[in-house]
Amino acid sequence: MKYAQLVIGPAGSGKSSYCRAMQQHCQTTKRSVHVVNLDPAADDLVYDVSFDIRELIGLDDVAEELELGPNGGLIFCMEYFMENIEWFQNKIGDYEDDYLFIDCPGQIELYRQLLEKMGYRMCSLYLLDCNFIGDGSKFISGILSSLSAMLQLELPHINLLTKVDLLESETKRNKESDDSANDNETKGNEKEKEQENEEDEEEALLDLSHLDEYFDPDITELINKVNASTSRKYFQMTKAIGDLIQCYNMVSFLPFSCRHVQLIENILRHCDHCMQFGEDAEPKDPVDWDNASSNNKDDTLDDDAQSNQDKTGMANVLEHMMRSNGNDIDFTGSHGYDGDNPRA
Ligand SMILES: Nc1nc2c(ncn2[C@@H]2O[C@H](COP(=O)(O)OP(=O)(O)OP(=O)(O)O)[C@@H](O)[C@H]2O)c(=O)[nH]1
Repeated sequence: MKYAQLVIGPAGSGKSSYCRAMQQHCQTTKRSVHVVNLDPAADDLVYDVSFDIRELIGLDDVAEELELGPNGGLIFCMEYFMENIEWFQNKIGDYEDDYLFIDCPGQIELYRQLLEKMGYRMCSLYLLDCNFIGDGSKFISGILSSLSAMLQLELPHINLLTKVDLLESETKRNKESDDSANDNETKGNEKEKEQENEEDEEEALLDLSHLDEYFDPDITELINKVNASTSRKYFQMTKAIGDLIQCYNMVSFLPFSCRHVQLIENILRHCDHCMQFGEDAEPKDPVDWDNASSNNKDDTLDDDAQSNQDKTGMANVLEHMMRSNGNDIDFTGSHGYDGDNPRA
């Protein structure tokens, strides 16, 4: 099976960093994955890239040679890419049976259709910088574009609030300043306090409970907050947007930070689950039947006799297993193991 994660989101939301974090994590856990860059506007890549659209066309070259701006340049790159689609097909052909992370630009719909035709199981990840939650309007626009990606792509989809370590640090900083205010009274026991602080920090690392309301946002509340701080003339429009989001009721977020291995593992697990990764893998048999029987092969026996001998070998193993479970069963004669009838 072939698997691909399509990583999308606004500029600077952390797509490249996500791919790097996943690549590093998979290297550590000895899992074979590849990262592909399909963004012609990418600068320096922070991960080891398996293939890169900039080998075909890059935004800088287009801007220089055709004197196009960033948007026009990107459209040209995508059109050029479409005209040379066999380049992509050849490149991706080298990664049959692999798990790909694809760092995507805007026009992702294009890639989805191609990869689907090539038999990839895919999921899309929409990344939203957690700074968006600080401003109700920005957060609503983030939710709206994530909803639009979900509806357009029609793929198993996960939304991530990225860089949550930044919000956590703020909480920690506040906590530290509170602690230092109380410090004057309890200076004597500093070593003990330092230890306590370290433990608290470790615990605090994954305490994201203060962000719960953003992971599964209450749209009515959000709209009310936005309306409270904007002009009355926008009320109806904001409410209509809120109604639209609520009518689909599909957008929720999971936390992500490149700095927390638990969060990386958690997201990878979600993606594996929604792509049914490894579903077609064969279970590993603790007993190597093939080698066991081929090692014991006796050249002097004909095929029937050899097959009977193999069955006897398996019967011995089963007998041993049953005996070690406390069951003393006669595996020979009429109650013996019958390889042709697994129910026997
Ligand atoms: N603190 C923190 N910073 C992060 C994290 N992920 C990304 N960043 C920073 O956010 C900035 C943007 O990250 P990128 O990975 O380049 O984002 P991008 O979406 O690939 O950006 P474009 O390719 O320009 O669209 C970089 O300075 C990263 O170091 C994170 O989990 N925590």
